[in-house]
Formats: sequence, C-alpha cells, structure tokens
Amino acid sequence: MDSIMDVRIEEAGYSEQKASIFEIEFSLYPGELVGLIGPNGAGKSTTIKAILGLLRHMKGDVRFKSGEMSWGYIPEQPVYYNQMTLFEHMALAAAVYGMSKEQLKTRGDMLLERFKLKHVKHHYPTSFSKGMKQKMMLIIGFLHSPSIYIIDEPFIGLDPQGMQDLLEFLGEERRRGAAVLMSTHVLDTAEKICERFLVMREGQLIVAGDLEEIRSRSFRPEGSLFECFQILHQGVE
Ligand SMILES: Nc1ncnc2c1ncn2[C@@H]1O[C@H](COP(=O)(O)OP(=O)(O)OP(=O)(O)O)[C@@H](O)[C@H]1O
Repeated sequence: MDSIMDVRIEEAGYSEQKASIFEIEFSLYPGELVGLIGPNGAGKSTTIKAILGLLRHMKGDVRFKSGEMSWGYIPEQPVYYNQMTLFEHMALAAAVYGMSKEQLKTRGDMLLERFKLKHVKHHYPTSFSKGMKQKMMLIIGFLHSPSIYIIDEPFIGLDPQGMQDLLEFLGEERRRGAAVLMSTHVLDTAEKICERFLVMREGQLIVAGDLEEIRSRSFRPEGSLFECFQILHQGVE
C-alpha cells in the first residue's frame, strides 16, 4: 500500500543555532493509528510542529502522496479566542477550510452531539472546563474530514466517556482511510489502540514498529508497552 505521508527530518528546532530533534524518518499509511511516544522533552511535540511547518529551523521534508491531502491538527494546549463562542470558532474554522454553511451545519452538529457540547454551542470557551476546551479543539480539528489527523496528547483532560467517544470517532475515520499520528503518555491506552509506535528519546527516533518489534528490541517477549518503554529509556537494549 502507498503511504500518504513521508517524513524525513534531518534536524529541526526552535532556533537556527540549536536543533532539538534529529534524523527522524517514517511514513504514515491510510487507515493506521501510529503512536508517538517518549518521555517529557523527548521531542514529540517538536516533531509534530516540524511536520506542520511551524518551526523556524527545519532541515528535511514532508511529502504527501496524493494531491487532495488535508490534515487536522489538535494541539496539546487549547488555543482559542476569549471573545468568540464555540460556534463562532467552528464557523471561522469552516471558512478557513472552505466549507459551505450546510457542511458546517451537518458535520458541526454531528461533532457537537458526539462530543457532548451541543448545550454550550453558543457559550464562550472561557467558561469551559479543561476537558470541554479539549473537546472544542477536537471538534474544530475534525470539522473538515481531513485525510491525516495529527493529535498532540489527546487523553490527559478527557473523562473516560470522552476518551471512548474520541476513539470511536477515530475508528470510523480510519475506516474511511484517514491516518492518525498521535503523541501520548497514556501507554496502556496506546498499547490497545495503536498499530505502530514511534519511540523517541532525546530528540531521536530510537525504535519504530509494532508491539512485537518493541518487545523484541527491549528483550521482553511478553512485556507491556510500559515495561518495554522503561527498558528502552534506560538505554538497556
Ligand atoms: N518553544 C520552545 N523553545 C525552545 N525550546 C523548546 C520549545 N519547546 C520545546 N523545546 C525543547 O525541545 C525539546 C523537545 O521538547 P518537546 O516539547 O518536543 O518534548 P515532548 O516530547 O513533546 O515533551 P512532553 O511530553 O513534555 O510534551 C526539549 O529539550 C525542549 O526543551
């Protein structure tokens, strides 16, 4: 199967003088969910920002295979305008994506229902809880049915129902061929849902593969992702 995104980062970072990530290469295939994992400061968010072209210093390239490629990015920290309601944020995003009013209504209502924010559609996000703000970011990022979802740590603020709603939604999107790259610290969930893992340490990709590969690289044939992760990060390979 052809990949839908090929990433080849020689080095990238926040200033020309100092790179934070090095030699990161991987491809994303239609329908898969890939977990980007690593301890705090390993370079997960920086990798995502490099892919999205948000960094000043980036040597390398990101190639998309098909002409009609679109992505939805959900940042780790909610970003919003205090003076705009949830629906106004959705309308702004829909305008940027070039969606019609009907598309906004159909898809927007479905997502509001799905993530249980319909009752606060016309409220300001300043009055939202942490999880509600996170769900708002999901709704905005999911609005235009992108081919690639890039999600930076989605699980921390979500309640169990919110997590299940998100996973079910992503499952449906993957069945229509969308690919998901997701950074997370929630390794027991990642173990259950991801098909492949990209394991980072100190700005580099140290292992890439499915759970079997991760187990074999950490000499724990029966190990959980968490156990393998600890071994890989102690550098005992
Ligand atoms: N805005 C920034 N300016 C300068 N350096 C940064 C900035 N953000 C991150 N870094 C540096 O880049 C490196 C990688 O950080 P990054 O945020 O990518 O890690 P992470 O794996 O996403 O961590 P976490 O799990 O804590 O979110 C760290 O050394 C960090 O200090």
